[in-house]
Amino acid sequence: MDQHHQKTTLALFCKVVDNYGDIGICWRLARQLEQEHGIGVTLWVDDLQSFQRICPQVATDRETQQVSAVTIRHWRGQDGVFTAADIADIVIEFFACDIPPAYIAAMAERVPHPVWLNLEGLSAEAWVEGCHTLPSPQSRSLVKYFFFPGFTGKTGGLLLESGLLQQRQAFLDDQAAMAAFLRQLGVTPAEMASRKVSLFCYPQAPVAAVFKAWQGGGKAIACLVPEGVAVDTVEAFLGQAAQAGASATRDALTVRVLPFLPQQDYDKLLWACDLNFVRGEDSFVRAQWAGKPFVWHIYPQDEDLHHVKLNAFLQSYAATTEKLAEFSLCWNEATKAAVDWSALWPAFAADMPKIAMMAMDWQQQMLANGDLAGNLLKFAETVR
Ligand SMILES: Cc1cn([C@H]2C[C@H](O)[C@@H](COP(=O)(O)OP(=O)(O)O[C@H]3O[C@@H](C)[C@H](O)[C@@H](O)[C@H]3O)O2)c(=O)[nH]c1=O
Repeated sequence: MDQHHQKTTLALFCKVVDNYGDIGICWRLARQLEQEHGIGVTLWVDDLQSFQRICPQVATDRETQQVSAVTIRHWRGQDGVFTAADIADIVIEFFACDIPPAYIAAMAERVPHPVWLNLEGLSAEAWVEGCHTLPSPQSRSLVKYFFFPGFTGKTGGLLLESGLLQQRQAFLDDQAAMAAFLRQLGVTPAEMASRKVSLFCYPQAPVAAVFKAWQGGGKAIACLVPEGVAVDTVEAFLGQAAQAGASATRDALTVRVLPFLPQQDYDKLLWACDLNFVRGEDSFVRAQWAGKPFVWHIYPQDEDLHHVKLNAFLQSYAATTEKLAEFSLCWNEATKAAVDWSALWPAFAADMPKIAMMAMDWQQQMLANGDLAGNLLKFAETVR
């Protein structure tokens, strides 16, 4: 790959299926490969609007642009002319997105062939270990390998930037920086002194019922909601449009709408809060690195397939913290029993110190698996 001591190149193809997770993961991986490993990364993405939401520096009207040293190309469909000289050393398709046929044809022309990986979605299910790094022979002697993120040493691990945990610790140790960060988002001193909860979930989460339990609870709660999340319930609570800056207090609960944050600021929000509600894949992983108690809203799938994935994760993550598992199942409507949130919430809250300790142990376990970008490059070396 590096015979001429040239920079290794990598093309990452990202199709935005919906929301922000697809581009969120690809952007994080692209930046890390470029910045920490000195790889020349080209990120092909079909939806620059979604990209701009998590990275405001991205222009939505450019065919090609550079952000944080990564080359970003607007992927406009399956047409296109490519020659072997256009092909990177490593080609990654995210989530089985179909890369353009002409690109694949040029891959076959290239000597040596590039390393071709399909980066899959995250799951704690046991079968993942057996499928991680499996080869899938393609036409014209090309081979594609499946690469799975995961929670064990027999998977690709989780995305983690090298300085992230130190940055987090420095932020937590610097009360003034943390207060300044929250203040700039409009959070008041009274809210800072409350139990701070960030809320990111899909529209079907039982937010209204949980708000009710928080409202009637003994301890003041400040629920910080990025714009666009749980809009109907937030508007019903606020009695006004859920725009950044809007807030209302009823009994023990204050709900405050935040601007949708750039990706790096979203990490700070997770670090600053006492409890984080996260969803999908990327915010779910970030919550694990935040080391704070979190509740995961899993991306819904047909035939409740996501409940299997949720249970697989809870079995390894929440095995020792019964209330976390119960709360998570109820939050995901993965239980048939009627839920008494006014009883479940205080029971969960009482368990939070234990859950927080467990979260730190989990972090150590995940660290031992190595990080996804590093694991991916090591694997690419073995098959090039
Ligand atoms: C709330 C918030 C999130 N973000 C970022 C964090 C993440 O990178 C991204 C959100 O991605 P996720 O947490 O993965 O949730 P998500 O629901 O947005 O995304 C995905 O979930 C996957 C399971 C699906 O496969 C995808 O198709 C996609 O739907 O948005 C910000 O940058 N600022 C914010 O204020």
